Amino acid sequence: MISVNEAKELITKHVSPLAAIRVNLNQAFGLVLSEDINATCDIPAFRQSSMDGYAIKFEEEITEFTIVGEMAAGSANETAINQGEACRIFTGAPLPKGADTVVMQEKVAVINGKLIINDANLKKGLNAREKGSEISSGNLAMSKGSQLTPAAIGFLAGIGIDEVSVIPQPKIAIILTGNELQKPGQPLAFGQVYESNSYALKAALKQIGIEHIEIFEAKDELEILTETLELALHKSDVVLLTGGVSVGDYDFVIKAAERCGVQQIFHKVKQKPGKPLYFGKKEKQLIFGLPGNPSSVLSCFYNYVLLAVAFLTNNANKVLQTNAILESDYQKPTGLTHFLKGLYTDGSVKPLGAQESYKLSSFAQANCLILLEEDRSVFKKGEQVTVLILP
Ligand SMILES: Nc1nc2c(c(=O)[nH]1)N[C@H]1C(S)=C(S)[C@@H](COP(=O)(O)OP(=O)(O)OC[C@H]3O[C@@H](n4cnc5c(N)ncnc54)[C@H](O)[C@@H]3O)O[C@H]1N2
Ligand code: MOO
Repeated sequence: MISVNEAKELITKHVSPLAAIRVNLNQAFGLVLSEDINATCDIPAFRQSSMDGYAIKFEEEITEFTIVGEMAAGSANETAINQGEACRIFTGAPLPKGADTVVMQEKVAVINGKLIINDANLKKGLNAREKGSEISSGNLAMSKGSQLTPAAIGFLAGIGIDEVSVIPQPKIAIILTGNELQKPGQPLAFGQVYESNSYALKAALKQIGIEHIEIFEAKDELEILTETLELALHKSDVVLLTGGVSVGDYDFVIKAAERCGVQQIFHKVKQKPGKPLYFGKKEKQLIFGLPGNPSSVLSCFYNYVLLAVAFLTNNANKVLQTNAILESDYQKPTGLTHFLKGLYTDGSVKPLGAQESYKLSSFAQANCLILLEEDRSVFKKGEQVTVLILP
């Protein structure tokens, strides 16, 4: 069995970014750029007013101007003014030729077609945005590796870009194993359990922006599971299996993966929950065998699947790890790293009850996982522990 850190290192070593694709900017939110983007024109594309007022050619001594025309935003007529002349202008409109300054309309009086300026702070260039002052043609707008936040998308649209090359989100298949599973909403026969893993996983994937999710169900039979895994591998970048990864007579995930030509990277991690976790690779596709207990599934998702997706998408958007002060004593045997469901507030963390891996009630209240190291047993109130903040 390997340690938690060894498992994470193996994921880091074996996962590389997906091939880039070109998408419309409207499809690019949250993705990472796989190209440098240079501006193809100056922005603003012309000298532009930032206020409603009057455009003038600034002269130290002159405070009275003759109004000769008007420029509104979108105005296409290229007018010009001379010394001593002013042009009515509105925010976003091009300055007329010869103008270099805009006086706010609050700082003037207009008497008989004459503009009288009363602005002690007026200086040359005031309220005029220079051509290319946001970015000039040919200059780097955003570099490869940047994440496309709403502001980044707006910025690129604002410089005229409508298509970008990005690393896509992976396509995910979830395979549910287990003859005992029953859909929520249906009556529960003796021996059945409600299927909850696909619900939790779908929500967790949606939370990180993954939309392409396909669910498969497989009975506990090696042939059926092998066929299902084969199909899922054809259709996705990552396959998440839940259940069937332990040592029981009906646990066929390891054998089915072998039959599908998946290379095992690791099986079993010194951790609780999620000890029988499996990770394998077939060419560039990733296969996670998540131990079936609902809390093990989510704990492994946040610790390992999220990490793998971060590498696949070239995105640093991983689970945030930080330190916190433990609010109560906690004891565990040595030998396994424990991930406790916890509540993190203002630098302190409280372990919740119901830590067993078949229970989700405390996970449903938790906002973090508390990492208690493998080789330690006694954790005292007031000491510093590592926590993984959940997305
Ligand atoms: N002899 C041993 N037995 C077990 C060991 C071991 O080391 N030696 N490890 C235990 C640990 S730890 C875990 S975790 C489980 C993991 O087992 P599997 O991955 O094979 O999972 P299953 O046996 O198929 O299911 C476990 C549990 O989860 C329920 N389940 C499964 N799928 C779903 C679902 N989609 N929604 C809700 N609940 C689900 C299933 O009914 C079982 O109750 O193995 C231990 N055994
Ligand atoms: O590792 Mo299992 O998930 O503790 O029950």
